[in-house]
Amino acid sequence: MLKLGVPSKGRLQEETIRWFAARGVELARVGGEREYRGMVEGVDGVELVLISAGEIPGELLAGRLHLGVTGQDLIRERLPRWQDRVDELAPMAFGRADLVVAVPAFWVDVRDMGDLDAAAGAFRARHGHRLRVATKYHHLVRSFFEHHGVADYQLVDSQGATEGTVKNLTAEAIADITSTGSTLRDNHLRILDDGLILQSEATLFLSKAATWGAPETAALDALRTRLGLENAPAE
Ligand SMILES: Nc1ncnc2c1ncn2[C@@H]1O[C@H](COP(=O)(O)OP(=O)(O)OP(=O)(O)O)[C@@H](O)[C@H]1O
Ligand SMILES: O=P(O)(O)OC[C@H]1O[C@H](OP(=O)(O)OP(=O)(O)O)[C@H](O)[C@@H]1O
Repeated sequence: MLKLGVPSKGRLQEETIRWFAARGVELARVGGEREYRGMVEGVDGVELVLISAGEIPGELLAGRLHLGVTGQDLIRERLPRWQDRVDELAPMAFGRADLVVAVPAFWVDVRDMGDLDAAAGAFRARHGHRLRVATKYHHLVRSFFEHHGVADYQLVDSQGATEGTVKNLTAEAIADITSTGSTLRDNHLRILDDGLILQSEATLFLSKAATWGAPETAALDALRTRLGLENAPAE
């Protein structure tokens, strides 16, 4: 069977179900609300696996899922050399969010990453420790800062309510996902002019590590036809 992983809850779940339904593929939970098994109607040979969006990258990497729906940000953060591990079969035009670097709005002299670099040096001289950047996107943030030549900082892990870390004095800057911008605004933070790390959207990914035997390949072909993805890259 071809295993298709879709978010079991959270913001991506409903829109994923709607996206497949709009293309004639019904994803349905088997049993009750808390049962994480499902059925795929409309294509033979596909088994539905309901799992958190954050776990789907790891399952694709391990080859336990053949296909999975999750955010591009989560794939890029969690899979080193992600292009070698998965193919992007279809961007889905929802779950859109930007991963950005933001600083306190009152830091009027810090407009871009170059200014942040200068501020980080001054911060260390004054406070005796490095400027702290709170995020859960450790890999993406490290490589973005490196790309901009900013080294004099430290990452602080924040798995939620990241924008609050500045007010709570556990960080001086943050890197997090924003969509409407209201959380940043409410917490008096401003995005740096060149602080866009990544634009993300929900995407249907294909695992290169999964076993692609004849039944799975046939199911993939049928699913692609149904979804109108015949021209997507081959696995
Ligand atoms: N406003 C937003 N805030 C956070 N993530 C968003 C937003 N809009 C879209 N996303 C995307 O949604 C995905 C995360 O979804 P969600 O928070 O439901 O998953 P999760 O991290 O697995 O959650 P949980 O751990 O609660 O299951 C990410 O790819 C993220 O880019
Ligand atoms: O730009 P906005 O529309 O305001 O959305 C951005 C916020 O939404 C997410 O938080 P989430 O709701 O996932 O809670 P979290 O802080 O626990 O991650 C994200 O981490 C931001 O905090």
